Amino acid sequence: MRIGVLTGGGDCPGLNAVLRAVVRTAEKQYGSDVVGFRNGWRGLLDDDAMPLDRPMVHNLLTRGGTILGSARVAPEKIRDGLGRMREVLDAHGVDVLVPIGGEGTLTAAAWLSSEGVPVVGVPKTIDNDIDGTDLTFGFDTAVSIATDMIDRLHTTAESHQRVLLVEVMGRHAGWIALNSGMAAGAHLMITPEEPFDIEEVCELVTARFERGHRHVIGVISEGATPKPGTMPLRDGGLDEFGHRRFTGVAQQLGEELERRTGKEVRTTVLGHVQRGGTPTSFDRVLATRFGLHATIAAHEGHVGQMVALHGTEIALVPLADAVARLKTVPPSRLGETTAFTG
Ligand SMILES: Nc1ncnc2c1ncn2[C@@H]1O[C@H](COP(=O)(O)OP(=O)(O)OP(=O)(O)O)[C@@H](O)[C@H]1O
Ligand SMILES: O=P(O)(O)OC[C@H]1O[C@](O)(CO)[C@@H](O)[C@@H]1O
Ligand SMILES: [Mg+2]
Repeated sequence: MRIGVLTGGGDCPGLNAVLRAVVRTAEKQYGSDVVGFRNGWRGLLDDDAMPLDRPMVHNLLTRGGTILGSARVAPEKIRDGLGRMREVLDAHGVDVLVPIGGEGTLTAAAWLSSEGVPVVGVPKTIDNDIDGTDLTFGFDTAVSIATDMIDRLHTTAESHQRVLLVEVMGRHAGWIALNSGMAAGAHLMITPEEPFDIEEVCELVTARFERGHRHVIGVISEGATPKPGTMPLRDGGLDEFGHRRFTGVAQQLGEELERRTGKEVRTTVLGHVQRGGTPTSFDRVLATRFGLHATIAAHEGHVGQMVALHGTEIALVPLADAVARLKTVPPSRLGETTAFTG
């Protein structure tokens, strides 16, 4: 059998570990081989392929990023390119395609599957917002990095009696803000799931200083928004792929907070540092198990499926179900922060 692989969407630590696991499992367990397509779906549309064998995946377990490269391609090009993608897959003798990506890549994968292309999906994303799996790899690494950064901000904030706002990634879901905020003892967490009220944020900050505390740490997802009519947030429009362009919610909240409370505010935007570098041991293991089980699923004919973590076991879920909705932070999880914030 020949397996085709590609990595789509934003990169994340662990993608290379999946590639290594797919190649090793295919070669060692099945005597199969693997071909990689460069830069996500673009590699399939442009017939940009590279063979992947065991020497090629040496030392990949710990390496961040993806040796295949990743890219975003307008969804219309995917839909118009069905015939072309079939041709390229046939030309390379690919029996099953294993796309590794977030909800966008997997939506395209589910659609290809519905068109009869044999596909087994692997979920990745630091945002942890893919439904059907308890976790995605990349998330643990991003949370660890963010936690370390927030730990460091506590001391400098205290020295200057400042409010430190940290903006973390999380377009639609606040998992990184929730977990890094909880892990680092943040006093305030704002996620995209619950629009924030600037008045409440001001009250929290003022009350905390009045109680004699010397600093405030707030963690804010990049995709957070104010409650309508409470404070303005600049509109950045949409990018060429239809994604909302962010305009820096933490900076804007900080300016408003400083104006209203008179407290000194500083803002740190963590950005792509959360996605760079080596995966944590947890993500290395999860990525390896996803690659292993995706390859087994491909050989056993379980196509149209996505590998998923259920508890401690790796399961298969229909791709169409996994992409039907995003896994956002439920109110019950946000409620758990109440005892620790303020
Ligand atoms: N609805 C769709 N139909 C077909 N193809 C799509 C669709 N949505 C996304 N894609 C394809 O998948 C690619 C990756 O999607 P996207 O940029 O959202 O990244 P992702 O895989 O969701 O990862 P990330 O977590 O970084 O968002 C897109 O560039 C596009 O080519
Ligand atoms: O790398 P880009 O294209 O700026 O994308 C950033 C987005 O990708 C992610 O890192 C992963 O989905 C999001 O958290 C973030 O909004
Ligand atoms: Mg996406």
